Order: sequence, then C-alpha cells, then structure tokens
Amino acid sequence: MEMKDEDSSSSSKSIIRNKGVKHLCETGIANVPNRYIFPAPQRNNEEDQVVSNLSGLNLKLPIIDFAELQGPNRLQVLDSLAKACENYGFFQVINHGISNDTIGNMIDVSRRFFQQPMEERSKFMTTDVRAPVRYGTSFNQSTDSIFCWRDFLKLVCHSMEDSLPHWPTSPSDFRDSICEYAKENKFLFLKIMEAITESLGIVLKTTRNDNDDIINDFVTKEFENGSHVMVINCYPSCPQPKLTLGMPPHSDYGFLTVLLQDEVEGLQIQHEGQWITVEPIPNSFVVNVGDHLEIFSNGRYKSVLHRAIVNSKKSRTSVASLHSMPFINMVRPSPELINEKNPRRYLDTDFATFLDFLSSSELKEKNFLDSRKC
Ligand SMILES: O=C(O)CCC(=O)C(=O)O
Ligand SMILES: [Fe+2]
Repeated sequence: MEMKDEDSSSSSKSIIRNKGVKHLCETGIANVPNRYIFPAPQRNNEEDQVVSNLSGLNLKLPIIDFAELQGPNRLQVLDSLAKACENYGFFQVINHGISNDTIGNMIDVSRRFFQQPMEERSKFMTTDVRAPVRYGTSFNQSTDSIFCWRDFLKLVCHSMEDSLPHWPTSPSDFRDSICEYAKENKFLFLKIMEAITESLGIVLKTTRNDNDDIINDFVTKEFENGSHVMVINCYPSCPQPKLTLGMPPHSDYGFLTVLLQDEVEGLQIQHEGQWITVEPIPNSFVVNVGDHLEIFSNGRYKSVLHRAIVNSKKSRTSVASLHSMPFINMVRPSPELINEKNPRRYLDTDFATFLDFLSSSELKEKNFLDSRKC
C-alpha cells in the first residue's frame, strides 16, 4: 500500500518517529489514515458478525475449571482439555487461584501506563525485538506494510534480575504489580502444562519436593526456567473500526499464551472457517495453544489463528503472557508421540530461528509454523 503521510518512508528514523495509534488518537482524528486500512476481505465484515451472533451459544469457548482439575474429577477435565486443544486450540480457565486483586491491579496499572504523556511512554521505544522492554505500535513497525490499531509494551519476565532494572518506574507501582502478576501467571502456566502433558498421554516421571508435593519432572525441567514474555496491548477506540484491525490474524510462537482481557470484546478466533468473538468472562484467562505446543504434540494440538478487532466506543486492554522453554532449547515433537502411524511432522526449531524470521518478514498468518513442517 502506498503511504503518503510523513512517516511513510521505511528508514529507521521514520520508524522511531511513528508514535503509535494512541498518540494519533490524542491528536484528534476523524478518519482512519490510509496506512491503517486493511484490504476489504481482511477486515471485520458485517456478515461474519451476524453469523457469530446468531450461533453465539454453540460457539462458546470450552471452559476449564482449574479447581476441578486439581480434584477427583481430574481425568474428566483432562479429557475436556484435550478436546479443547484439538478442536479449538483455545479454552478459558476459571477458578484458577489468581486473586481478583492481582488481576485488577494488572489491568489498572496497564491502563495507567498508557495514559501517561507520550514522553514517558516513548522512553521505551526501540526497534530491537530482543530488548528487555519495548514500546511499539502495530505488530512489527519495521516490516508491516499496513499498520494495525494497537500499541504495546513488551516485557521480558524471565531472567528478571537482568530485565527488571530496565522496566518503567512510572507509574510508581508498575514494577511491583507486574512482578506479582508475572509470578502467579507463571505458576498457573506450569500447572496447566502439567495437565497438558498428562492429557497427551506422555509418561510422567514424578518426584516429591521438600513439602511432599508431587513434582512433574518433565515440566519442572523444561519450563521452570523457561521463557516468559508479557505483552500489554492497548487498542484505543477507533473512529472507523471496520476499516482496520487491532491485530491481524496470527498464531502465537510459544507453548501456551495465558491472556487476560478486560471487559471489552475484541479477541476473535478462527473456528471452522469463521471468526468467533471470545466473550470476556470477568477474572478468567483465555489460554491458547502456541506453535511450539503444536510442534511438541506433533500436530495433535492446534495453534489456531486469532486476531483482535476494535470498536468506536471503548478502548481495550489485554495482557498476553507467552510461555515456552528457555530460548536456547530446541523444540521438537515429543518422541512419545511419534510412531509408524504418526510420523514426525515438524522440524526441530529454536527461538533464534523464530526471531530471525520475525525480524525479516511481515506477520503473515501461520507462516512460521508452515516453515517448520517436514
Ligand atoms: O488482545 C487480544 O485479545 C489478543 C492479543 C494477542 O493475540 C497477542 O498478544 O498475541
Ligand atoms: Fe496472539
């Protein structure tokens, strides 16, 4: 698409000059600028909306009751979990044990971060996708030809002692609230990963720790020091929401993404050829299978395309926590899931390969995973 505004050249100087969509809205605009307009077939068109509203009840995401998972009905819940990962690639988790206060603070401090003046937010702007903290707009502003209606703050949450000193200190409670949330989110991820490996029928070796709790050796070894990247998404209200997208269709790169969304609808997942809006359930999490879990499960669990739409009335905040193995590890199909009937379907991959792919190519649906197919 040809872009005529002042930020239109692709030199790195102009990339940094793009202050994002929140700033654009603060300058007061009545129309969506050209560079945010998606081709008609890629937009959120009316017909899709009608379909999803009519059949809304049948299309509710599977709900996993985390408290039930820890109780006597574990096997039944594992079965629902397996079906959700096979058929939807998504589920919602309730009764997860993370307090409403921790969740409320996380959303609140995220909103307050984005409400600060541009000078405060822009301190964290960088085009370096490996930075411990990165403020940016669209998906990858260095490579996107069409920009999406989203600003974000990305925080590296593993190796906290190295990244924390780079994190924002304003709002003053930012670091504390996010550290608390990140710690609890990680614990929940580990518990869900234990259930996922069990649901895949992978033989579990367990031991007991000093408190006599049963420890899943595989999950502890591979994920306790794994990668954890948090992305706080800010989607301002948009004067012409049908022309653009908050985030274009994509799949997530890790094992699981644990997503917190506020009360404003916007997340859509692709299911049986249609875009379904995920109805926010207060204080719940939306969890989705990422590319690494699709690879690990040798294709049994699906990393499904999803996108975010925007609206003209309310801005929306979401917090995506992307979890995987340590960046240096190789991700490969589990040997226990490969046999004569079910041969290996994916090549081994590592995070460096993904980052190189990310820096060099535009977000085009599932093409990273496609590039790892045997
Ligand atoms: O904002 C949302 O609901 C989706 C966010 C998302 O897909 C992501 O951050 O990867
Ligand atoms: Fe995503």
